[in-house]
Amino acid sequence: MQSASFGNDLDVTGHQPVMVEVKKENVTAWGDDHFGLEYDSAITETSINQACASAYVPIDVSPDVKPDISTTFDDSQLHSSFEELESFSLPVQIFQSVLSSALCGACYQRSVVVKVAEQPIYMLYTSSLRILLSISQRSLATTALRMVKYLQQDEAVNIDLELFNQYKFSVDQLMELAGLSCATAIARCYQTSTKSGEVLVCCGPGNNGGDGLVCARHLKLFGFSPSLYYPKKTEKPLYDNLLHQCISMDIPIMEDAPTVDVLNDSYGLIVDALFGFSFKPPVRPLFLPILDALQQTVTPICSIDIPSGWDVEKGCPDTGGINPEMLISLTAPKLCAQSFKGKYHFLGGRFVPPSLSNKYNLDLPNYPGTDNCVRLDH
Ligand SMILES: NC(=O)C1=CN([C@@H]2O[C@H](COP(=O)(O)OP(=O)(O)OC[C@H]3O[C@@H](n4cnc5c(N)ncnc54)[C@H](OP(=O)(O)O)[C@@H]3O)[C@@H](O)[C@H]2O)[C@@H](O)CC1
Ligand SMILES: [K+]
Repeated sequence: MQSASFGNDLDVTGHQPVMVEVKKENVTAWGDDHFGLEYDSAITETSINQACASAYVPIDVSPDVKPDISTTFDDSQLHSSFEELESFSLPVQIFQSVLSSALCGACYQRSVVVKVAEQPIYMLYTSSLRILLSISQRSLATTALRMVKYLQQDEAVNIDLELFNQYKFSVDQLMELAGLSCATAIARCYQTSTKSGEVLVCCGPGNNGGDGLVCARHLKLFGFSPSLYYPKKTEKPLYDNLLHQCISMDIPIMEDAPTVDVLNDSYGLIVDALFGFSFKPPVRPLFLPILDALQQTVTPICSIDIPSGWDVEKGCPDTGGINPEMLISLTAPKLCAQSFKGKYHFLGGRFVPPSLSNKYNLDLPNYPGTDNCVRLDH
């Protein structure tokens, strides 16, 4: 992190910008099938680069070329860009998406200027494939990312009901989108080729479990080797069909609760789709062995929507409680997500109509481009 001025030519606002340089050594590839790049949060000190975490630039990065601000971002470029975008005044909460989209679009434009809440944010992209960002107020970005609303349990239930009753979505539709977004987020964080490709998906009896069944199927299509643990099958056509699809795709089903040793030795990742926002503690006996094993395992856990066994609002119980490495909140994070301390927090379930989002003041971050999941700051 360095402070720098763009020089007199760019000093149109009187702000002394802070410049963040994204360095090659801090950029990691997403995976074989992605030509994109992910910016590791380790490179950053502030949320500004967290905002980049879900952005990717569909090109390679040259390690050698030092960007030259004065030649790549001259006065005429600034003014044409600035005038073009001057009326483009954005609510702070959509900053993340703007930043991401601008980065993605940056290979076609040499410079982008975005105003957020009347504060200009300069973004500069050099043809030497290095990226520089500068913002006039770093705190704005931090605020933007913290504005996502955390839902109470009854709000999550009510939104769910409205989606079905007022908006006439079917469960199958939303579950497919939710499960697909979970598989996508997982594929962004874990490799298929190593042990993490062996994934145990633990499914509960409700819709959270249904998300898990969908996720398992998509993980298989993405090149992972998922297995299922599904101790309380729900006798409904939706679940019968989802299970049938998994079986038809040669996804094995484990009958007995796995021991900690099995979790540690045989799997690189565990997907926790046991309970979602309708969970009411305490955990009933059938699920105690698996939750016990999940508490003790060293294999990373990815929880869908809620870390199972956690109170939907209060978070991890005082004793016990699983400690997921990844959390994929669906629709909007629930209050318990505020105490999530793991490495990756994603938002998935990109299906909320804007009118519903407005009604509940969800302040959802915009998803970059056509992505179905977005990484959140935490
Ligand atoms: N619109 C959205 O946002 C969308 C949400 N989606 C997903 O739906 C999830 C919510 O699903 P949900 O409402 O079906 O409930 P969920 O949390 O899976 O669990 C209920 C089951 O668990 C059981 N159970 C409860 N407590 C228990 C205990 N202590 N110990 C043992 N069992 C217990 C309970 O049993 P019951 O009390 O009925 O006997 C019931 O069978 C949500 O988190 C998200 O993942 C997406 O699919 C699509 C769109
Ligand atoms: K869960």
